[in-house]
Amino acid sequence: MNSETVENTLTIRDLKLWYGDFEALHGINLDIQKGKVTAFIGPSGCGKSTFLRTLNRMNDRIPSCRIEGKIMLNGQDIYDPSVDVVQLRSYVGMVFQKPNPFPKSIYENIAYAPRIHGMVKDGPEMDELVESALRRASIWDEVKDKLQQPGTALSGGQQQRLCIARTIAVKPKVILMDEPCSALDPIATAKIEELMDELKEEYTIVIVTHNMQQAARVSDYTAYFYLGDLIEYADTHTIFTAPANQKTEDYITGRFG
Ligand SMILES: Nc1ncnc2c1ncn2[C@@H]1O[C@H](COP(=O)(O)OP(=O)(O)OP(=O)(O)O)[C@@H](O)[C@H]1O
Repeated sequence: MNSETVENTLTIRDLKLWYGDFEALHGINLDIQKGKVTAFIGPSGCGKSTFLRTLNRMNDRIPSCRIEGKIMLNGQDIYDPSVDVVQLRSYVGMVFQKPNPFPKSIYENIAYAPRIHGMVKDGPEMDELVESALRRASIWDEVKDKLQQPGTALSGGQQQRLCIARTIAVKPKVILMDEPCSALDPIATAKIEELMDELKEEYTIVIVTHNMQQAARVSDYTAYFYLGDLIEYADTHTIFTAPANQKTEDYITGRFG
């Protein structure tokens, strides 16, 4: 996989996933649009996080997990045995529900992965990369005078923006966010939502959220999942104002879920 040729769009075809004997995803087909925010919504346990994790092979870590079908990133099957999973995860980065900075300084949280990937050398080049990632994640002004302090000493909302900066530092094409605001207060949530709006110019963003107002606010496209099926996928305005499927309507109007 060559970084020059990786496109931002993910194409998913007939994706099925099992945990042991339990089929958690029943054949998902979806095209994720480049440079847009796509939200996955649906009731608890319907497979949103499972599906999100297939997009950068996070499920590889679960021994009972098996998939069938295809996920293509710029036309290349990300499950092909020749794919370097570490490299894939730098193209398709992930931000988790609970902010999880490394137990290292703010600076090292950002510098660690670019160093491992051999992107830049330590010194002024690395300083520049660290600053630019922190600026892109709208946290530079808050941390520029304490780069050597532990990332874990920041507030929850700052930690989440630090984690977004860490993801950005390796220059991903796609950023996956699994309920990135569920551990944050409304002010920190608003900052992350604003940030998503800025970042989508450069990255393709996929977000799992339980918060339908959030999906309506931040996303361009919305996919509604129910019991391992993708029930409906459309532009967000359509999903929230004129869904085609009764199940979607029941969910978004609060009649169900
Ligand atoms: N590691 C695992 N092993 C076995 N089953 C799992 C595992 N992870 C998830 N599941 C099952 O797969 C189904 C989908 O779970 P998943 O967490 O993807 O749903 P979700 O829509 O993200 O839920 P939530 O909104 O509550 O986070 C559920 O039935 C869940 O119990």
